Order: sequence, then C-alpha cells, then structure tokens
Amino acid sequence: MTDPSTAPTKTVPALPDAQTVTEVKHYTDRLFSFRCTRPASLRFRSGEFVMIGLMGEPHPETGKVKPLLRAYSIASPSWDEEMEFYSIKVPDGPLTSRLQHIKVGDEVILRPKPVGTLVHDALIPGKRLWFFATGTGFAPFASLLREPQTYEDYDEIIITHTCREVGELTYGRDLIEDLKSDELLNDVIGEGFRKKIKYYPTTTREESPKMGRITDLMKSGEAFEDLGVPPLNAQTDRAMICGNMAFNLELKDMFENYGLEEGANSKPAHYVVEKAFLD
Ligand SMILES: Cc1cc2nc3c(=O)[nH]c(=O)nc-3n(C[C@H](O)[C@H](O)[C@H](O)COP(=O)(O)OP(=O)(O)OC[C@H]3O[C@@H](n4cnc5c(N)ncnc54)[C@H](O)[C@@H]3O)c2cc1C
Repeated sequence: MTDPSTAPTKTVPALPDAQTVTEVKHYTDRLFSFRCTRPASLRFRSGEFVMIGLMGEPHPETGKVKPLLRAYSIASPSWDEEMEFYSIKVPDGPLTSRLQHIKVGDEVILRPKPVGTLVHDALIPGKRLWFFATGTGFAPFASLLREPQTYEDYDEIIITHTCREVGELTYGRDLIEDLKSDELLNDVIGEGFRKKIKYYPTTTREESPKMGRITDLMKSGEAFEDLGVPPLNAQTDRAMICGNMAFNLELKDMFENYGLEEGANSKPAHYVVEKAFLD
C-alpha cells in the first residue's frame, strides 16, 4: 500500500487568470453564450479577441496540468463591467466539448492580452459601416454594436448574418432587439441611433424570410435592393468581415472589385477581416 505522505501530489494549482462565470445561455445544440467577471486590469477595444479556456486534465504521471486555451472574440463592449463570449459547441472539440457544460460560479481562464483587426482604429472615416458575419463570427459585432463610437462615426450600420438554421440567428436577433432599450446608447447618441441600424439575417438551409448566402445576394443585387442602398464603394462604405475562411476570401475578392482596400491597425483603410475560427 502506498504511504499517502510519500505519494506524488496531484493537486491542481489555483487557476491563473481565473474569472468566475456569472451567466450561461444555450441557443441551440451547437451554440451558447456566457458572461464572466472582468479582470480589473483588462482594457480592450470593442471588436478585439483574447485567449480563454479551462485547465486541461492532469498528466497521468507528473500530475502537471496545462491550460487549454483558444482564441475568442469578446462579445461585450469595452465599457461593460463583465465579459461576454458567444461560443460554438464542437462535440469532440478539446475545449468546447467541456466549455459547453460550464455553470454559474465555475471558473474560466482569461488571458488579459486583447488583440485584433476588427476595430474602429483600422478603418478610415466613412458614412456607412457594414458588418458581415457567418455563425459565431457575429461575436465581435455584438461588441461593436453596443459601442457608442460605432454610432458616432457612421450614419448607417448594416449588419448581415448568415447561418444555416433559423435558431442560429437567435443570439444576434435578441441582441439587436435589446439595443432598442439600450439606455447608454440612448443617453450618449440620442434616440436617433436606432434608426441607423439595418439588420439583414439570412439562412442557407432552413426556410426563413430571406434565404441564401449574403455573397450571392450581393452579386445578384438583391441584398442592395432589399436594404435600399447602392453597392459598396470606397467613398462612403467601410466594412468588417468575420466568417469562415471561404466566406472571408469570397468577400475580400468582391471588395477588391468594388475598389475597397484592406486595412490594418498599422495602416487603416476601407475594410478589415478576421477569421471566425482557424480552418
Ligand atoms: C481570431 C479568432 C477568434 C475566434 N472567436 C471565436 C468566438 O468568438 N466564438 C467561438 O465559438 N469560436 C471562436 N474561435 C474559434 C475558437 O478558437 C475554437 O476553435 C473553438 O472554440 C473550438 O475549440 P475546440 O477546442 O472545442 O475545437 P478546435 O480543435 O479548436 O476546433 C475543432 C474544429 O471545429 C470547427 N470550429 C472551431 N470553431 C468553430 C466556430 N466558431 N464555428 C464553427 N466551427 C468551428 C473547426 O472546423 C475546427 O477544426 C475563434 C478563432 C479565432 C482564430
């Protein structure tokens, strides 16, 4: 029998950068959102992402545990007292197969080093701001839609969100509905801010009022007709893209044809792109 006083210790150390979960909402069997406490020292620009995660399993021999971290867009605006994230549930995904089971009071790891290109600083001034998202790519725009600067800088904000099924639009739809009663935006911008928002959700598989990929709907001109705006041009339009790789590349190609140039933090221009996930 092993003497407990000499057995190797397998205690899990206190979590570094631990934050406490304050709210969890599930939307579909593939999507959920959660809120957690915000590190006191964390400053970020709306639209940026951080690394978040959970501790991995202890190594069977050494007992050592390493954090399992993934990039996540911050879905809450820069002024929020808490942090919000909008997440996929990948059934066999190393992180999200576990993260999807978090509950209020649990701890998550949050590395307080925000980065990203989907920020106002990476765009030059314009009149109309477009957000193009697929799936969880809506997350950075959930942050920017609650950021007063978005409404200070632009006359019109158009948010397009393409998902396979109607239920996958719920997080974005609820958020835009809640903006109607957003007191901070009302106080800072005035009640006219609501009139600046145009929301254009589409589905590709399940039947909904507007079906189709946004790229196809733009190529045919249908999206512009529905929205009552002309196709994008470098004088008036600025855009942020956050979707899967194929979506990002197709839109980039279309934007170059419209005469828009890609911007970056170091060189602001007409549009910016970020991947919603790695592949
Ligand atoms: C800059 C950046 C920002 C990101 N922001 C978010 C975010 O706000 N919310 C979020 O859920 N994920 C986001 N991701 C993806 C995230 O980092 C993880 O990939 C995701 O949480 C799954 O982790 P996992 O360990 O369970 O599976 P992984 O091993 O990371 O992924 C397994 C597979 O699942 C698929 N997948 C991963 N993420 C997604 C996704 N979001 N939507 C659809 N399919 C996916 C991919 O095919 C991937 O190969 C972001 C990625 C990048 C690069």
